[in-house]
Amino acid sequence: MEERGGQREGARMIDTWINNHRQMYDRATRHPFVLSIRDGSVDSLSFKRWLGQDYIFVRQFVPFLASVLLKACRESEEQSDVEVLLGGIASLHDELSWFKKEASKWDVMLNAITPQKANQDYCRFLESLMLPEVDYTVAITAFWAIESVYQKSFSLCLEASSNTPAELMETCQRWGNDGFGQYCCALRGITERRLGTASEDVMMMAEGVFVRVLESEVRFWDMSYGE
Ligand SMILES: Cc1ncc(CN)c(N)n1
Repeated sequence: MEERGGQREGARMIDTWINNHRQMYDRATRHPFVLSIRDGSVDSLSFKRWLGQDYIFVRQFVPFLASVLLKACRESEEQSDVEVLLGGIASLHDELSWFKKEASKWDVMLNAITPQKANQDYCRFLESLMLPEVDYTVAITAFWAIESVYQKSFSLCLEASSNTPAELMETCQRWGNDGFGQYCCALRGITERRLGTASEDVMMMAEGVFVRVLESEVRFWDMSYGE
């Protein structure tokens, strides 16, 4: 039963973090840029800026996800964690192809784009989480938070009441769809389980990266407004 308690305790911990950081959480998951896609008022320049920067981010996300997989192989007590993470790596292959197709649709020259400061800072943060001394629990918490912010954000644009332009629907469906939602739930389940048996230090570090992800996502969305 202790294990069960662990999972429930981990779930309560995440709910507490979200409540304690509600304002930052809402700024990350209901950002004006995303709300402008949802209400159809987004201008194409902002969308193209976001698209180009996100391509650069996803390129850096690949080694980060590989590092989380390696930590899972070395530290996880649950074999199924590796299977969940492998699913994520497989979908990144398809995601990079999608970015190239979407970029050509919008005349965005992906190889001519330079990362803006918020993107550079976010990628440096991901690099720091790849270090071997960073605990698997801390890394999986960051990974779940990163994926969950996009899933919650873009699912807003798929709601019945949304006015998302047809040409942006594919982008919103990529991260807002139910399948990605279930994947984020699986990542949250892993995170809860690991938090349930984590030391006080690891719990504190995990909360720290949760907040740092929220801050990074807000700055990332802000980039769509230009430097
Ligand atoms: C900035 C950011 N955060 C999250 C995701 C979803 N992997 C993304 N593509 N870009």
